[in-house]
Amino acid sequence: MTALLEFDAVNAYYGAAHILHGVSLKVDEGERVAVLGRNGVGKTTIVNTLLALATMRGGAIRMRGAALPRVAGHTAAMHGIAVVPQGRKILPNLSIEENLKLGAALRRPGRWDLDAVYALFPVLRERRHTPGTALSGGQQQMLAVGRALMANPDLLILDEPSEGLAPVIVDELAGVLRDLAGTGVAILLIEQHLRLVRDLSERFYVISKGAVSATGVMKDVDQKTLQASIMR
Ligand SMILES: Nc1ncnc2c1ncn2[C@@H]1O[C@H](COP(=O)(O)OP(=O)(O)OP(=O)(O)O)[C@@H](O)[C@H]1O
Repeated sequence: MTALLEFDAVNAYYGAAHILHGVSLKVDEGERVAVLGRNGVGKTTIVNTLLALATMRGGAIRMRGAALPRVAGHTAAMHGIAVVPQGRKILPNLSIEENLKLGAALRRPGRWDLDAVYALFPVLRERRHTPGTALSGGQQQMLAVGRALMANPDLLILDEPSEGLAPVIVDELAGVLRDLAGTGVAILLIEQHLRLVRDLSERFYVISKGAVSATGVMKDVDQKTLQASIMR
């Protein structure tokens, strides 16, 4: 089967700094995959390479088997990829609804529009005219996910969505992401905490020092082993 997204022996750099060393990973259509690893091992650089924010020298990135032109964040949507960036990047001077509409700027046809996002996150509808930054951390994360969905992506990439959220909010987010996965969108979840990925992701890759150090099927690995391979 041709993967939806494939990294094939990707090497990536910031200037002269060699960050990713031959990273290979794939996400199939509708699949939920986790990329795990400690701070600073190169997880965000995987996204940045896709978005042409890091320089790729060697290797290939393919979408449904075709070389993916490395695309700026806003045009990634045209290729069916939406990114929920680390730190959420909610625009402070815009209302919730304006933030959501921004996600639709280059939208493809599909099920996600304002009404669908508001149905998923009713609190966003209630507060649609307030500035995005007036929301709690968990609500801002919902806004960031909603904004990404407005593009109707085939692949949703979330970079450390649980960062700064209370455990109960992380569990709520996990529920939403599980529901989303049921709609057929593939999810690549970048995390350093297992709480969110354990029962959401089907497969995982562990990154250490810019390379894949372990990979497997989530249900076949126990939590202790997985945690140990992240800390190694
Ligand atoms: N713009 C940049 N220029 C140079 N080096 C960078 C740049 N951004 C990140 N790095 C370095 O690249 C390495 C990988 O960083 P990256 O952000 O991919 O890690 P990460 O696994 O996502 O960690 P975190 O959880 O802290 O985001 C780190 O050593 C970091 O200091």
